[in-house]
Amino acid sequence: MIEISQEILTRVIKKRSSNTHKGNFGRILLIGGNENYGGAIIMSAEGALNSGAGLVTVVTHSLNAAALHARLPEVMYVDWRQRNLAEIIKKMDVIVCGPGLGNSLFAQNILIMIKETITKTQTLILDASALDLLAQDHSLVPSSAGTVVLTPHQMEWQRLSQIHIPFQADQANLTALQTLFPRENAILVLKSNHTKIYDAKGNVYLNPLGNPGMAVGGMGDTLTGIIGGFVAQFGSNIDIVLAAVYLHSLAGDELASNNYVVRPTMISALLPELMKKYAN
Ligand SMILES: NC(=O)C1=CN([C@@H]2O[C@H](COP(=O)(O)OP(=O)(O)OC[C@H]3O[C@@H](n4cnc5c(N)ncnc54)[C@H](O)[C@@H]3O)[C@@H](O)[C@H]2O)[C@@H](O)CC1
Ligand SMILES: Nc1ncnc2c1ncn2[C@@H]1O[C@H](COP(=O)(O)OP(=O)(O)O)[C@@H](O)[C@H]1O
Ligand SMILES: [Mg+2]
Repeated sequence: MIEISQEILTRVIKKRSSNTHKGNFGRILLIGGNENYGGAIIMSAEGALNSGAGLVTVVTHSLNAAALHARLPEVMYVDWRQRNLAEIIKKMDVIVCGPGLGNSLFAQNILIMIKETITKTQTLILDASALDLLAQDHSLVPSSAGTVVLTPHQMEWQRLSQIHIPFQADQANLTALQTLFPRENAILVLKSNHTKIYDAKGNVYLNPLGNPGMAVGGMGDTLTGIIGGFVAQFGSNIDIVLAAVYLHSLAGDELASNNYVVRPTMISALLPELMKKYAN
C-alpha cells in the first residue's frame, strides 16, 4: 500500500499558460439532484467549478434550476427530462452521475442511457445513488467507458460489492472491483475516515488526511465534483484521482485547524487558493 503525500499535488496541478481558453480545461456534465436532493448536485458542481473545470453543465430536476443559477451562474443547466440527453453526453469529456439522483425508475433509465451512449474517450464518475442502482442491477455496469471512477462510502460499497463493512480488506475489495470491471478501466475510491483508492491493476493507495469535522452531508458530493474537475483539466489516470482526494482532505484539515465543523462549501471555496499554492 502506498500512502499519498503532498508531492502528488505538485505533480498533477499545472500552472496555466497564457495561450489557453475554457475549451482546454474540459467539459464536464454532472447528472443528479431530484426533488429532495438538489443540494447534492449543486455542491458537486461547485467542487468541479472551483477545482478548475473549463465548462460545467448540470443535468437535474427542473426544481433545482433557480437555486443552481443563483449559486453558480457559471454553470449551465439542462432539464433532466429533455429528450436529447444522449446528444449532450456525447460532447462531454467527463460525466459524473449520482449525487442526489435517487433510485427511481427514471434514475435507472438515466444509467441505462449513459451505458448505451458513453465511449472510451470519456471518463465516467459514479457516486451515491448511481452506485446503489448498480448494486441493485449489475447489468447497468457501463462497459464501454474509457475510465470509470467509483466513489462509494463504506455502506454503498457494502451494497455494491456484498462485502460487509468490517470485512472490507484490500484483497477482497480488489477482487470485487476486478469482478465488477474485468476490463481494468476502473478506479475505486472507498471513502471513510481513512479513504483508500484501488485500481483494477491491483494498486492500493491510502489518503492520510481528513478529519471528523468533515462528517457532514454533501462532503462526498463535493469530492466527486473535485475528482471530475481534475480529470476534466488534467487527464484521466490514477494520479489525477489521488491528487483530487488528497486536496479535498487537505482543504478539510486546513479548515478544521480553526473550525469545529467544516462545511462542504467551505472546502470548495478554499480550492482555488490551495491549487495556486501547489501549481507547478
Ligand atoms: N444536501 C443533499 O442534497 C444531500 C444529498 N445526499 C444524497 O442522498 C442520497 C443518499 O445518500 P446517503 O449517503 O445519505 O445515504 P446512504 O443510506 O447510502 O448511506 C448513509 C448511511 O451509511 C452509513 N455509513 C456507514 N459507513 C459510512 C461511511 N464511511 N460514510 C458514510 N456513511 C456510512 C451511515 O449509517 C449513514 O447514515 C444520495 O443520492 C446522496 O447523494 C447526501 O449526499 C447528503 C446531502
Ligand atoms: N471522520 C472523518 N475523517 C475523515 N474524512 C471524513 C470523515 N467523515 C467523513 N469524511 C469524508 O467526507 C466524505 C463523505 O462522503 P459521503 O459519505 O459520500 O458524503 P455525502 O454523500 O453526504 O456527500 C468522504 O470523502 C469522507 O472521506
Ligand atoms: Mg455520498
